[in-house]
Amino acid sequence: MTDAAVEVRELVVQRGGRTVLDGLDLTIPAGRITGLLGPSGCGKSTLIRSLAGVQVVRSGTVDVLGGAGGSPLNRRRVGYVTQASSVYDDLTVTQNLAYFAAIHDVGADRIDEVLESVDLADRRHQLTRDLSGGQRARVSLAAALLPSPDVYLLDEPTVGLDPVLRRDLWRMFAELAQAGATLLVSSHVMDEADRCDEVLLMRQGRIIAHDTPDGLRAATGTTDIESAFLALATSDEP
Ligand SMILES: Nc1ncnc2c1ncn2[C@@H]1O[C@H](COP(=O)(O)OP(=O)(O)OP(=O)(O)O)[C@@H](O)[C@H]1O
Repeated sequence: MTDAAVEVRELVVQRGGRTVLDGLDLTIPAGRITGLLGPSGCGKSTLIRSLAGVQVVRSGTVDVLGGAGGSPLNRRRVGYVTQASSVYDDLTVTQNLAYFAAIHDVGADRIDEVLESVDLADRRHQLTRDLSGGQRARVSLAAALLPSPDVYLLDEPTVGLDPVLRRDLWRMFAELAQAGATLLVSSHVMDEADRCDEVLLMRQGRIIAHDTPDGLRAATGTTDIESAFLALATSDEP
């Protein structure tokens, strides 16, 4: 049996006076890619923020690699990439990565490795503000890759990327998982489910299904995850 990398129990989060996560229970297995899929506003970013330890939670528990979300012990072991780019616009790509490498006490040779893996080696001397949105997102991802974390929390990492780059990134995620890393990857593009080992389907602050892509299709008698989601989301409607 695969060990759990993340355990969430009865998690309740309120934002702006509204309950955004409504008593979530979930377990994310280690060494696999788990997709977090659901419509805009369902709470994906809030859940990832809770796992990263940057979200005030009202009640419940969050355990990541045996520590609370955001525990100092996890600083190098958990890589979190936000939806918005989190690198410095007025630095070059390499300067950004050198800064994050220094924070994580990682050698400069690792910068070249991560630049290759996110396909930005030819942009290394460019100012980050002159990059496209997708390229900036990949600089943020590269910064998260530097310390080779055990768990990656990736909030919509493929948004705005062309199909070739999306495919390449998913290949990289698969390689990371094969090497033993745990990945939680959010997306509102349902067809990305098939890139994942397991899928958490989320709706209105609740997990409505947690299964393999094939398991979801079989359970709902559908052929694609979008239809599976619709079947599950409307099953309790009158
Ligand atoms: N800073 C905030 N203050 C108050 N409410 C917020 C805040 N940020 C998000 N929310 C609300 O929390 C709910 C969940 O938002 P969240 O960003 O987690 O959703 P999401 O599934 O990640 O959406 P998207 O796919 O559009 O990024 C939404 O109803 C949103 O309006």
